[in-house]
Amino acid sequence: MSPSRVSSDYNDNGASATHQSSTTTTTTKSTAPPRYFGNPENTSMIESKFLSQPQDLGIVAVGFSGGQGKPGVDAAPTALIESGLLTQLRDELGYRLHGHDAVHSYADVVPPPERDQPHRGMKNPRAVSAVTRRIADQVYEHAREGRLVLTLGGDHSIAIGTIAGSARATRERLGRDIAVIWVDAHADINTPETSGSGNVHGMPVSFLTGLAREDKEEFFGWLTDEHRVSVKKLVYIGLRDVDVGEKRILRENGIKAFSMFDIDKHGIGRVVEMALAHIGNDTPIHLSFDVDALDPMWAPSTGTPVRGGLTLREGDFICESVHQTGSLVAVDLVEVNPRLAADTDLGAHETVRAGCSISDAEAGLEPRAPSCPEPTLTSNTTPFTSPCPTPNRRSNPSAAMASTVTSDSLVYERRVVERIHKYHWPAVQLNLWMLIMLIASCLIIGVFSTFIQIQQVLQLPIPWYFPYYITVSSLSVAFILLLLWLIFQRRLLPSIVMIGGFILFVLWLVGLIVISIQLWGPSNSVSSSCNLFVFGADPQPKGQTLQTLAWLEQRGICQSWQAVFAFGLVGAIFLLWIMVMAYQVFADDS
Ligand SMILES: NC(=[NH2+])NCCC[C@H](N)C(=O)O
Repeated sequence: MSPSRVSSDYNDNGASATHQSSTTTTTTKSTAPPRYFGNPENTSMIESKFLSQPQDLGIVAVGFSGGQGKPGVDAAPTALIESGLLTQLRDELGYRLHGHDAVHSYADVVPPPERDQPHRGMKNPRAVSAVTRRIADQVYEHAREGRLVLTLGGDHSIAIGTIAGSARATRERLGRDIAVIWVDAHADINTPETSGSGNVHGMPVSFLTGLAREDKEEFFGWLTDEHRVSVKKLVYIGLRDVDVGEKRILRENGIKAFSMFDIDKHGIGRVVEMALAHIGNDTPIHLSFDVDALDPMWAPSTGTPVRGGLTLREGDFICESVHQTGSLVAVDLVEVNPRLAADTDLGAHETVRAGCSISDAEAGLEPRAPSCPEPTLTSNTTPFTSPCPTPNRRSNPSAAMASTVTSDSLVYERRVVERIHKYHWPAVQLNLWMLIMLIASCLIIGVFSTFIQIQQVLQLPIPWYFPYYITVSSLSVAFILLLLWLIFQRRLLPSIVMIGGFILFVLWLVGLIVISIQLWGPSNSVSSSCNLFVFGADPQPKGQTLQTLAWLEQRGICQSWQAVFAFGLVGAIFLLWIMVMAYQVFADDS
């Protein structure tokens, strides 16, 4: 093995303070549970179910690209590390890092190309087999110590090694099988026979599940049952470019797969829930994240990009959710190729940043994409020239469509939509509100129209508040009709209700105050006149006389005043209520 040193700042200052040898760390093994990932003071306090040393992070940086044909993916670990990934995991999450001081090129086990002829159609079979075997040992060494293992690829063929290593260690340490969550645009489950490309990065899952087998040690014959995983404990998320042969394999083996269609249909939250439910909560999880699961808008620098992928946020969400289960035991981040799309400016930089964000989320840190620290530039790496990606480009569908993708596998184009708000109005209360407001408004309109007529007949001046209250009530009726129309259109927004409700409330309150003054005011109040001449009339007129008729008419007028006041009050209260209701509906949604 020929590890190359990484020229970033993560392995010098402070490393000795935080990086303890495995001898030191085993002494802390005896510390009693609960055991949190990283340092509980800086992390989300997620308790690990299966790691005995969850504050320790084993790093395997794999500078290998032989599982596919495009050079550059071997430069990813250096780019990710120089971008500050490990420094952040150490400094912000308090992980003690192990194995972080080298990016491995495995030059000692990779045979020269002329001695690595295709076998069963597989390209570079000896190299990939030897390298993944070595990776399996490296991951195993970390995992058997009870550490969380983070492998930075490399192409996805390296998962043969990472999963084999963590499956073996978990069986030995806990006597349990692991589950695998494979986040990827591709199923990578071709057998050598079904593969059209011969690239082993399209086959790791078939070797890991035993669907593809080989006796010869130099062609993955070293894989034994202790390295394998069950197809029942395998879940895919993000699929959108699955070969015909792979579809058959998935179907015949009943493998759980959530494609982009499922994510569009159910939303990422539900999909992750279903994926985790399939695995069950007492199974250690190995998360293998291929950066091409993300839409090329977020991660264009990858060997086999496919449009219509996950947003960066959805990718982070998957990682955060898996981390939160407490079952995570190992993570791979693969297929970042900083050399691809580097000339488009946005490409390499954004992909590396997306990779950082994904790894952070896996390790339990709030994703940092919008404020990723600027990477340190070194002469032999890809120049990162682009600015930080603008966080909100999901809201610009044309940006998603315009992403330059040089792939022959553009099979699925995902429409990128704005978030749709669903407001849940309490139907019964809303209907009751409209009914009562309608009754109040109509009553006031009716009473004051009658009063205006009476004034006219009596040739008396018409006070301003009669037409005023009629207008306010008519506005209220119009508002209710507007709400009905919006409900019918399914577009009733809380903001509309709150603004409309507030304006009417103010108008309504003015009317109510004026009516109160008329009713109980200091001079010639309606109430005192009514009490005196109508309700307190003594003797009360009886019989079919003009006087009786006048008394009845006056009593009607007095009762109308009382009704107007009562409904005016009810209206004002109900307008307050609708504002509160609208606010609650709004708050529930957000
Ligand atoms: N990890 C990946 N990017 N895999 C891409 C695989 C593409 C194709 N299905 C193949 O087998 O060649």
